[in-house]
Formats: sequence, C-alpha cells, structure tokens
Amino acid sequence: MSSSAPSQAAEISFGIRLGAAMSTHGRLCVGLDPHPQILSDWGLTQNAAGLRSFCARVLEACAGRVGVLKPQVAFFERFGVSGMQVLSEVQHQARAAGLLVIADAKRGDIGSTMAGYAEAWLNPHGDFGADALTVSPYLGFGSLQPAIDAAARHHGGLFVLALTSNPEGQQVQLARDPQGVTVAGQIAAAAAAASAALIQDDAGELGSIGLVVGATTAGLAADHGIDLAAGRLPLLAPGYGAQGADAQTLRDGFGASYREQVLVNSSRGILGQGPDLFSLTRAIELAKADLG
Ligand SMILES: O=c1ccn([C@@H]2O[C@H](COP(=O)(O)O)[C@@H](O)[C@H]2O)c(=O)[nH]1
Repeated sequence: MSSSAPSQAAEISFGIRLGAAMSTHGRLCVGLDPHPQILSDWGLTQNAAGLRSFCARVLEACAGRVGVLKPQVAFFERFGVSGMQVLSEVQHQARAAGLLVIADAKRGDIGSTMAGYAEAWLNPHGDFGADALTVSPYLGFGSLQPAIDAAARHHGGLFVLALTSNPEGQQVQLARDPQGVTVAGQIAAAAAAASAALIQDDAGELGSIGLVVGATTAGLAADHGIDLAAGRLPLLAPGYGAQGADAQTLRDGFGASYREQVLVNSSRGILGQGPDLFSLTRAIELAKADLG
C-alpha cells in the first residue's frame, strides 16, 4: 500500500477538488475498464500481469491530460486477489500522479454493512482508497447514510445511481410514487439534501454527493420532472461513445447542468484506440475537445 494520498490529505472536499480538476483538464473521465476483449486486442495476457501492463499504459496516457480516472472494479475482481492487488496499486499510482479516482464498484447494502464498504473504498489510507465511489440506493437511500458519513469523514465523494445509462434501469428508476414523483427524482432530491450538508465554503462549489445519470438517458430527466441542476451535484455521465451518446446528446440531455456539473466517462471509446500511446492520447484529446 502506498502512503501517498495527496488530494484528500489537504482536507478539501471532493466537490471542490473535482471542480478544480474539471477546470484544469475538462470534463472527460477516462474509464479504466480492462475488458477481456480489450486485453486480447492489446496483445496482453488474461491475468494480473496483463492487467498491470494495461493499467500502466492507460495511466501514462491520462497523467497530465485528464483529471479523473474511473476504474471499473468488476474487471479487476474477476481475477480475484491478484486482480484486486493490481487495482490497489493503480489507484494509488493514479492519485500520486494527481488524478482523482472514482472507484466504480456500485456498492449498496443495509446500513451496518454499508459502513464496511464505505470505509474500504473511501479511507485514503486503505488498500483501495479512492476519491469517490459509485453506490446503489436500491436498498433505500437511507441505507447509504454510513457511506455519506464516510465521505464526510474522509473528504471523499459518492456518485449515487439515479438514471443509469442502460435501458433496463428505467423499469425501476422511472417508477412513480403515489404523488407522481419518480424513483430517480426521489434519489436526486435526497442526494441534493445530503450534499448540501457537506458543503464546505458555500461559494458555489460542486457538491460531494453526486448522481450517475447516463449520457444516453439524461434527456429523460426533464420529461419526468427530475431537476438535474438542483444542488449543483456532480453528475457522472457514462454512455458517451461505445453506448451511442455523442456530445450533442449530452448537451441536449443535460441542458443547463451540462456546463458546470457534468463529468463524462468514456471507457471503450478511448481504450479501443490502444495500445499505442500516441493513438490513446490522441483519442483523449479528441474526446476532450468534442465535449467542450
Ligand atoms: O449507468 C451506468 C453506470 C456505470 N456505467 C459504467 O461506465 C462504464 C462505461 O463504459 P463504456 O465502455 O464507455 O460504455 C462501464 O464501466 C460501466 O459499468 C455505465 O455504463 N452506466
């Protein structure tokens, strides 16, 4: 385990650090998704050694060019302990290189268990210390309270699944309560309240409790009464590139919230250009320019 935890050590909230990273590097978040197919396409072995080479190359392409890296935990977990060891290493290396790390682990459980997950992923001195974690509110938003407490304690962030990029999500997320409010709308409102309680200097900073809203699905929000601009929550938007959304889809879908709040993830869209470093960095620069 590395001892470096540069960004959280300063005790600056995740929202402030994310805003600064986006001002410096733009809104692109590169997804660190070592899909089996991508490892094969890159000529890498399907084991920890292959993962390690893949991560080193992506990190080299990202450092100094993008502000945020989002490792997809599933693609490390599939290799068991050796894969998780590589994830631990790369998360610490990325943070030491000045990147913010969002661990995409989509954790969610009853409150007492949630506390364990949150400590594992948000304690900057732990093996998996990340700047932020994706979490699932489908055991009830209140079950996330221990994770919100951990985010406050460690100056970390959470991205709560609200309106996910996959079409199947709408069956649950757009269901309505007797007052006609969608599940996604209730989650967005609860996240805004939780985020407000963590604001540090109230100078218009981004919140530290954000939402996952798909690039492919953001356009549904307005029609379903979900106000994405409320509370200046950071909005993590997967779905750009490989899932079909382009920059115009994003601008149309997010409307007023796009300019300040939206962090756009691209995994396969960037990684598909590797393993050549020049091609990877060019893909990153093109995506950054495209997203504005
Ligand atoms: O609603 C969601 C939430 C998370 N994801 C994750 O983002 C990346 C997307 O990868 P692409 O290759 O750019 O499609 C992946 O890790 C997903 O698990 C999402 O797609 N949608």
